[in-house]
Amino acid sequence: MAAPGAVERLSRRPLDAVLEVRRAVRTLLADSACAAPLRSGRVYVAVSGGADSLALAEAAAHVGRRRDLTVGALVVDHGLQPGSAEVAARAAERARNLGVATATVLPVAVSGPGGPEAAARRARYAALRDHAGPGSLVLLGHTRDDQAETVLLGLGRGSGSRSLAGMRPLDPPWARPLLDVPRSVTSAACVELGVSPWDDPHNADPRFRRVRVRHEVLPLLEDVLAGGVSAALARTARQLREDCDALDAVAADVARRAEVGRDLSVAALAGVPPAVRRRVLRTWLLGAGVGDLSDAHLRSVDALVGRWRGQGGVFLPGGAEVSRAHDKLTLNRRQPTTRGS
Ligand SMILES: Nc1ncnc2c1ncn2[C@@H]1O[C@H](COP(=O)(O)OP(=O)(O)OP(=O)(O)O)[C@@H](O)[C@H]1O
Repeated sequence: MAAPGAVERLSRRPLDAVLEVRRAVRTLLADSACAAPLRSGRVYVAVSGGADSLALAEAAAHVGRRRDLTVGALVVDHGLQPGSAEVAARAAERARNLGVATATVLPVAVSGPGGPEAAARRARYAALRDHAGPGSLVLLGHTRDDQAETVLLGLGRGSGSRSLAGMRPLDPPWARPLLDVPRSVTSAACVELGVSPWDDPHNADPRFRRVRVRHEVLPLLEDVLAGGVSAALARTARQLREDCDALDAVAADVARRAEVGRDLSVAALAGVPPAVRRRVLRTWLLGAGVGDLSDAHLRSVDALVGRWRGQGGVFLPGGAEVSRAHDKLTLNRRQPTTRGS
């Protein structure tokens, strides 16, 4: 039986896939939000050595040359496996061979909470951002399939619409030109370019939920729902993102009217739909430095808006508490207690 994507690949003319990836890069860079970073001349492509980022590196270098832009490749070495430095050096060399002007390996120290995968992601994004510097653009190789997996994983966690909206194509310094390009196209592009991508062993490890979604859940959905599922999920993400952005804009407007110094006016929230109200509360609390807010936290704070008196406050992460006094919500913070005192 032909491998998935093989028929699609056979029907392509040579270089079709390369042209499709280049087109995606050109389209995103034409967005007005890219104008300033492009003028700064600091444009990078983050390269892991996999098919997606190698195809992206070639396309970015090609489009860059046409626009007199110097594009550099950045390869992060997480140092988590023996031989990782060689893998990173090979990725940098392949990127150079594909036309980027410079290729820099960034060794990082991976530590901190949340397991090695989360810590590696944090360290990677911090290193890329620091090296690229303010006003820069860093292109990432996330594809349409990555977006579909992100949406499904979010659904499984019971996430809200913000998370189901997936990754943004443009969120400077990050740019993801391939969110509408299937992974089969980046693989085909590498074949057309004659480059052999690095196959990250993690991508086949079924202990990772994302790997099982990729290899088991999505193919099953494609089968049951008669194809086009990844494209449909990516489309859904885009629609949700537009909806979320619209709600956020309304919420920002309400927040301006509702914020009274450190407090929030309950009267200004009267008649505001719950989805907008919770966004206002989230913005207010995040702005005051309260992190790790769950939907349940926001719903509890929101319930204070509909109450009047005789109710206790709502406790939030980091020792924060929101209480209602007449027509205001007030944020208080408990003093951190010193162990043993
Ligand atoms: N070690 C790394 N160094 C630089 N960039 C990276 C690294 N790992 C991931 N990235 C960037 O993040 C994007 C998404 O990462 P992810 O881990 O989902 O992809 P991958 O399967 O490892 O590699 P690829 O997307 O290149 O096939 C990559 O396409 C690349 O742009």
